[in-house]
Amino acid sequence: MIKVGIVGGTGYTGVELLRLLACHPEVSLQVITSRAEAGLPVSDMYPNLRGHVDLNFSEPDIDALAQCDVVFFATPHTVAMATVPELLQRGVRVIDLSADFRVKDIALWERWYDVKHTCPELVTDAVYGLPEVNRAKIRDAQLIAVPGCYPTAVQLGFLPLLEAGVVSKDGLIADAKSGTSGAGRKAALGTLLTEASENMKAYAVAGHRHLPEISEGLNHIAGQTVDFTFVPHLTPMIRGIHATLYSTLNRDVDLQTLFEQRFADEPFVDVMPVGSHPETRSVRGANVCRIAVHRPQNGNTVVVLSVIDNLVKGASGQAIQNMNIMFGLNERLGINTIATLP
Ligand SMILES: NC(=O)C1=CN([C@@H]2O[C@H](COP(=O)(O)OP(=O)(O)OC[C@H]3O[C@@H](n4cnc5c(N)ncnc54)[C@H](OP(=O)(O)O)[C@@H]3O)[C@@H](O)[C@H]2O)C=CC1
Ligand SMILES: CC(=O)N[C@@H](CCC(=O)OP(=O)(O)O)C(=O)O
Repeated sequence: MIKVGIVGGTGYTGVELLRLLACHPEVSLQVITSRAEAGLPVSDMYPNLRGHVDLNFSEPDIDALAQCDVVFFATPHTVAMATVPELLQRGVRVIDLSADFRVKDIALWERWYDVKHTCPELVTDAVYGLPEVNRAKIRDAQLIAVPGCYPTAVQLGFLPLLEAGVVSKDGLIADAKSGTSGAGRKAALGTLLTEASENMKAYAVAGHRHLPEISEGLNHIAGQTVDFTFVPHLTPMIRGIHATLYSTLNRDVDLQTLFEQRFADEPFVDVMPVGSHPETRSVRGANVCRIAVHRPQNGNTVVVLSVIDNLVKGASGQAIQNMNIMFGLNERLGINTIATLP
């Protein structure tokens, strides 16, 4: 059994890790931390875990975490980078759901996160945990930076087009909508029921902290610098991201075949039939990115529709997919669940 620790077990990604890992046949949960809830049985806080998780939350303690084979960080940015160097030194593998190790350009990361990085040398070694791009590197990785939720939906949607070089590198646009759980569990005015329901709005149009992460990923996939615009929106749903992606064809190509072939061996990317409109509820609770590709009026504009559950393929499910690859397990183990519909 793989001995697993989770730092930040009370947040939305933390409890989603617990929901999935509790049923994982190769995992033994050892440590689940929360400073605020230390001592409390996990299932007192999350009754859905009653009968499945019988641990108590504990204060983060490096010696206890060092007993694990792998530690997940489901913590706000800058928490992981304080502890990860020592855990790695002590032979523990780390899967970080925050942005601490996602962006290779440290100066750029420091500008967006407004803080000095305390272990930039580890960012170089960290593997960006998007299995559809980096599966081979993930196998041997000691440190995984799990992609953000918007970055997962956007990069997977553009992936076949940029790899094949069939769209212009200029004018890539992502118009993306997120549910409120993307903002985390902390109390915030914008995610109150009365503020977020019966309402929809764009935010961070001038620049979002996911912009450097997505741009770096798209540049890597394209093998050159792309010109990319990202506009996130908050929508009145709890889970889900719907990304509508625009680009311009530079040659004639059978888009459906291109997408189907690129993702043919991917266990968690579903290319839908021609003319489809994927819905966020079709991936709710599931580790799936469901994609449809369109070419309206047979013109030169490609429209890709990409949906994920921000807490699953956009965070905790993808983190476990990385763990399965790192430990040589069947990639689907523990995360092959079907979405709840309706
Ligand atoms: N929500 C989403 O859809 C997604 C989130 N992410 C990322 O995952 C991470 C977690 O997100 P989310 O679950 O939403 O966050 P939450 O704010 O809901 O939860 C944060 C957790 O971290 C713990 N924590 C906070 N500060 C510290 C600290 N200094 N030391 C140790 N533990 C700490 C908290 O417990 P306590 O304070 O009691 O210790 C809590 O359990 C973030 O980096 C987020 O950006 C990534 C993709 C999607
Ligand atoms: C709706 C909402 O607020 N979403 C968050 C993004 C999700 C997230 O937690 O960011 P990471 O993927 O970087 O960890 C935001 O816009 O900041």
